[in-house]
Amino acid sequence: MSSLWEIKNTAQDIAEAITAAIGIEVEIIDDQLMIVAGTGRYTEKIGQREEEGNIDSGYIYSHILKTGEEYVVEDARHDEFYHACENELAEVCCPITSGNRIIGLIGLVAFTEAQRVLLLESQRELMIFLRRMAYLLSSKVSETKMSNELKSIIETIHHGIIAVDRQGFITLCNETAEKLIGLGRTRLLGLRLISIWPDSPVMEVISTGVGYKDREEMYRGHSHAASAMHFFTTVTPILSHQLPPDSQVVGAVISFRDAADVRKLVYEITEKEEHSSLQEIIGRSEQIQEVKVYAEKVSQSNSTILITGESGTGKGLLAKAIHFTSPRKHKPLITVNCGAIPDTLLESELFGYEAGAFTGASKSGKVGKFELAQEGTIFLDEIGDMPLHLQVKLLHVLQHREIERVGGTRVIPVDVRVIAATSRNLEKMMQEGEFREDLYFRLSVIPIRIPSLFERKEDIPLLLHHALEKYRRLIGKEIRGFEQETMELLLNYHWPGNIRELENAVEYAVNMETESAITPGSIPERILKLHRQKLTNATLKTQLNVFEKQIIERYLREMGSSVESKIRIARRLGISESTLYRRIRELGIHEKPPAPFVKNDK
Ligand SMILES: Nc1ncnc2c1ncn2[C@@H]1O[C@H](COP(=O)(O)OP(=O)(O)OP(=O)(O)O)[C@@H](O)[C@H]1O
Repeated sequence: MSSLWEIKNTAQDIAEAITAAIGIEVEIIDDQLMIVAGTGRYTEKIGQREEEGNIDSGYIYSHILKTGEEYVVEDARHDEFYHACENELAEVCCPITSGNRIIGLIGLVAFTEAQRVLLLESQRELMIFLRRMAYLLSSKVSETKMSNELKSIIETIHHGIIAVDRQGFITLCNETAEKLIGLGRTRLLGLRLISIWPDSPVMEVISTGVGYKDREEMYRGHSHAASAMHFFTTVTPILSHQLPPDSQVVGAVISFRDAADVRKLVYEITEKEEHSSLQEIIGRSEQIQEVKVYAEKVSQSNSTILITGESGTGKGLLAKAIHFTSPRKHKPLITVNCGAIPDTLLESELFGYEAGAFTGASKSGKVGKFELAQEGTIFLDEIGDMPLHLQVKLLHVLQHREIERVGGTRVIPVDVRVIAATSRNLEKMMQEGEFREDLYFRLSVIPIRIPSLFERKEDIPLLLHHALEKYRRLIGKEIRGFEQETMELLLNYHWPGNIRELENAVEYAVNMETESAITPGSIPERILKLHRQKLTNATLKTQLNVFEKQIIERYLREMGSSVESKIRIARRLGISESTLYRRIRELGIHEKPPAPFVKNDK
């Protein structure tokens, strides 16, 4: 639909005003030759297409719409362009333009001789008058267009928008504002803002003319609206003129976002953990299977969990898997490493702080990790490193499910599941007064202990292959497995750093290895050294046997294990074939060439 239709009432008012002033009939046509407004005989033609109207015809209106020229028809019956059909005698036409576009025209039409004389005698003045009317119409079109665009922008925006007048009465609001406040537009418009947000500084902004940006505000407990409103609010004064000295504050625009949405955004951008599941916890041992079954069960409740185990046993991995198995899986999982944050910062990191709480604090305050974890899970890693004064605060949170920000007085309810973990011996710490007993019992409602790798050696091959697969792909090497000897060496290592150390060792080996299977020479020196030490402490006979075994295995691998190969190997080693066969048997060497240790199943 042409833009003139959006202001058809104004167009009709103008048409009638012109006729009332000069006594000549008026029609206002859009760019499709449709009559938008008119007086006299045109009144009943509103909404119809101009007769003979066709934009490509030679018809005068088409000509004006194409060229944007003003036109005066002095003698309609003899005009080469004019096709008089209603006894028109003369006409003055003026295009209506909006920017570079011609959006319609106004025509003054004479049907009597007296009107014709008037038109022709005053054609200059009338044209100036029509130009002004056309300008008025096009301004109205632009204004309406802009206002419609603004309206849709305001409605599509995800922020709540409210405008208030100088007295603080609400004059405009968008749909998001209705939702966030919990009141419909009909109730909001005309209300004083302070009747729904009692402490809002908006009147101060209006009196000082100084707005503010993204300030955290919390409103609650008034009669009209939702019970708790927690927003980040920006208030901008509205000025009557953009430039002094005439500019005066005539109101304010308030744009606000729900704090929960802001938290969600912060989580998505900065904290979002990759999804994880219990299946990712690898291990066939009975101990780890038990842990997984138990974790699955307890994931469904909200009770606090305390995971213990040596460093690198997978406490973090388990905490993550529990969260993503729990009903809170679509809500945030926030991890705080209590041991990695300086004591002085840990409190504000966990509980947040109010604006200006301490020197160096941000002006707008800070949301703490507990608040960020709302409705989700907080994983407090290295809980044994938490200083005693914070242990008291944490105990309070666990008991009352609420926090108070540093420097604040408000109490903020939190719905957060707590999973804590430590590699330290909390019982011993309690005895030494380093860990509060009451907190320990609150935390260990559900205790889970992850056994060290040394306690579940049968998981080592599986974990080694899992790590090999990961780093082989990452580094881009074709390594199929571990040589038998390497595997034995790794199986006999005690892995004090548990799975983390195992992963690091494999990453190192994949980087170093030039063969198609990991050889002992590629594994970290630390592990090899221990192996050598063990070997050095063994008897001469044992050491000789180990070396002899390695030599024969290497020959079998390189030359093959067929009867002919064995004849050749014996010859090369300077021993008889029967000695070779005997030593293969005695040293437990596989008849087949000792293929690299390749993963078979999980
Ligand atoms: N059972 C497992 N299966 C597969 N990977 C594991 C397993 N356990 C641990 N890992 C991996 O080992 C590494 C160390 O795990 P994680 O950080 O969870 O250990 P942690 O016990 O929390 O260590 P720390 O006490 O030092 O914080 C991670 O890369 C993790 O993915």
